[in-house]
Amino acid sequence: MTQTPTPAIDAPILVFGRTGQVATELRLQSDRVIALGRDEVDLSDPAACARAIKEADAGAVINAAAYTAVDRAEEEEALATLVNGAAPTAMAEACAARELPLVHISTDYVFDGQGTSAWKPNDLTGPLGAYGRSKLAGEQGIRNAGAHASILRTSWVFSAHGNNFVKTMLRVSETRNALTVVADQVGGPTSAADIAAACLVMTDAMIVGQAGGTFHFAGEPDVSWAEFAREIFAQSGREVTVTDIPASDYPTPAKRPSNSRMDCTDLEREFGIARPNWRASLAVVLNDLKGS
Ligand SMILES: NC(=O)C1=CN([C@@H]2O[C@H](COP(=O)(O)OP(=O)(O)OC[C@H]3O[C@@H](n4cnc5c(N)ncnc54)[C@H](OP(=O)(O)O)[C@@H]3O)[C@@H](O)[C@H]2O)C=CC1
Ligand SMILES: Cc1cn([C@H]2C[C@H](O)[C@@H](COP(=O)(O)OP(=O)(O)O[C@H]3O[C@@H](C)C(=O)[C@@H](O)[C@H]3O)O2)c(=O)[nH]c1=O
Ligand SMILES: [Mg+2]
Repeated sequence: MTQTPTPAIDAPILVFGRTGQVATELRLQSDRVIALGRDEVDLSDPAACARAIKEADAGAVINAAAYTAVDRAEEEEALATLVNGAAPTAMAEACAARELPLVHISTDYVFDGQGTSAWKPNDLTGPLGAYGRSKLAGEQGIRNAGAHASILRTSWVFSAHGNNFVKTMLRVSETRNALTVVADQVGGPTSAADIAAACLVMTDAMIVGQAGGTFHFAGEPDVSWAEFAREIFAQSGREVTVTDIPASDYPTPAKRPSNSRMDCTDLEREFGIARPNWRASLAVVLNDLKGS
């Protein structure tokens, strides 16, 4: 009997990151995922990232690992740039050499947040802080590597796992019934589960020939952090008063963009992936947290 090769569509997917929000959801959603934790590959060693791709029996690669501590990055920009810039660049070069599709996740924080219109993928970037600069360095390195790659910019990620705004709000409300929250920064909250699902659709489409590029993906509708907080408390049945404040009343080491609205139409056109309703995804996450 002749041996038929395994169709590439069923091939394992190598994922950088294991315990992060998106990496966790990728593991939950697909048994084809081979997740590499920090103990296996440290992204501060870009050559190790390249080696892992070279040695893997994979049909595609997703990078779900990153240095995500926005304020701490201001003091650790060299490390953030190694992890978010040099490591993804090395991954893309290794993917190019093996002709493996790569999906890499980036952020709304590559933009300066000016204006009120939704950012399109080709709009001029202008990060306001070290984290955004480091993520932009990763995007540029990937584009220069000439790989079959997609850069998926997303925003305001939440899930039942890891650190995020939803869990911060729930924690703070254990001891307080009134909060002040920034209302002059607007964006699309996005659940890690929705991002993982999008990444898996993208890798499979790319495995069978879909072109890569830079795409935006965020939950709808766009809201302020204060509106996001109100919905978190409304859905979780907690009586917490949220008062709007300007970002100038909430000083942080890193400046955040005021306008994080992203135009997600390219992703829908090319991959058939629509903006998910984040309120529905929030309900799922709150339900998961109740059980935990
Ligand atoms: N969180 C957010 O709000 C947003 C995130 N993004 C992007 O989405 C992607 C996924 O983010 P998210 O799931 O939230 O990330 P998390 O902060 O939840 O997790 C980050 C992951 O990266 C790993 N990691 C960090 N440094 C290293 C390192 N030196 N070597 C190996 N692994 C490392 C962490 O490992 P460990 O557990 O060992 O620390 C962890 O698994 C990232 O590219 C991020 O930039 C984009 C927009 C918003
Ligand atoms: C806890 C808290 C935060 N805030 C404000 C500060 C800030 O403007 C906003 C969100 O704060 P956080 O620190 O949770 O958010 P931050 O860590 O900046 O979240 C970002 O993470 C990186 C990784 C990304 O890529 C971005 O898309 C974005 O999700 O809420 C308040 O106004 N009141 C509060 O009580
Ligand atoms: Mg944070």
